[in-house]
Amino acid sequence: MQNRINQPLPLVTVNQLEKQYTKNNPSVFSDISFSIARGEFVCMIGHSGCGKSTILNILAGLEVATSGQVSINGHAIKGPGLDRGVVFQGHALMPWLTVEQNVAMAIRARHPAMPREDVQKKTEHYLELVNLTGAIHKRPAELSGGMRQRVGIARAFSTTPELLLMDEPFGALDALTRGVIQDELLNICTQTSQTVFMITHDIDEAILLADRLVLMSTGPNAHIAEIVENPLPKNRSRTEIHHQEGYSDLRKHIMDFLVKPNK
Ligand SMILES: Nc1ncnc2c1ncn2[C@@H]1O[C@H](COP(=O)(O)OP(=O)(O)OP(=O)(O)O)[C@@H](O)[C@H]1O
Repeated sequence: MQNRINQPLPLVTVNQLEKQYTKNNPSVFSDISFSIARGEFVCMIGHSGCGKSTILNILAGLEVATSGQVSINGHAIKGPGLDRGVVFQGHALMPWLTVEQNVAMAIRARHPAMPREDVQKKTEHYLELVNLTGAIHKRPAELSGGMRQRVGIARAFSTTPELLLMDEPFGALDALTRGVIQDELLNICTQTSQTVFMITHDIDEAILLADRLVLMSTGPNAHIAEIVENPLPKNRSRTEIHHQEGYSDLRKHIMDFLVKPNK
């Protein structure tokens, strides 16, 4: 799909979004406008309570905006849909199903007519991408937090969503596990050109993963303070990134933004 001047249309468009939960209270945020191109990884950063999860939930179709429009592929988002995959901090796996069954169930929901062997192959493929081949017959209770989160990621990717939404997906993980899963995520996103909108409080994570960073001012009545392009080349590596030119300046810029009052 292209616009009048032959530029590809963004996959996601957010236009003048506002959310007010209760009439007597101020809006959580207003005038939120941004877009996400196909294959782009966008991270949103901002202080607690500025409305990041609310924005993600509106994109997921789980929450309704007070005013403004959100569209995917040119169609207004009116509710949850299989064109969007969501990974939350709590993995939300079905505890009675095995790792394999949790992923296969999502694939069958997206492709009800897919032959059994293809579902199996797809399941194995995505579990391999997150290094869980050895755990496919385990149930969530038998897994570590990092492994559960990997199943959630494999499940989200296995449905090949147009847009992947992630709300602090690694927030509950220790630093080492977090780093390993970030690498895996970066690897899958590069392989699949997945479009992602992710919320994180971790500046280094945002610089590693995001092509653009949306910085939110503090709430209530939060707005977008700035949208920063990541100047670092797309083939970023967690072990090398801090040596790259531009890394320290970008990190300082975001850190300054977060420590100064932003109204
Ligand atoms: N269902 C709801 N009803 C009323 N108020 C809500 C509801 N959900 C969120 N809020 C309020 O909206 C504001 C924004 O919440 P939200 O969770 O979107 O912020 P956030 O930026 O994601 O915060 P955090 O970084 O702490 O997760 C908060 O003040 C919160 O109390």
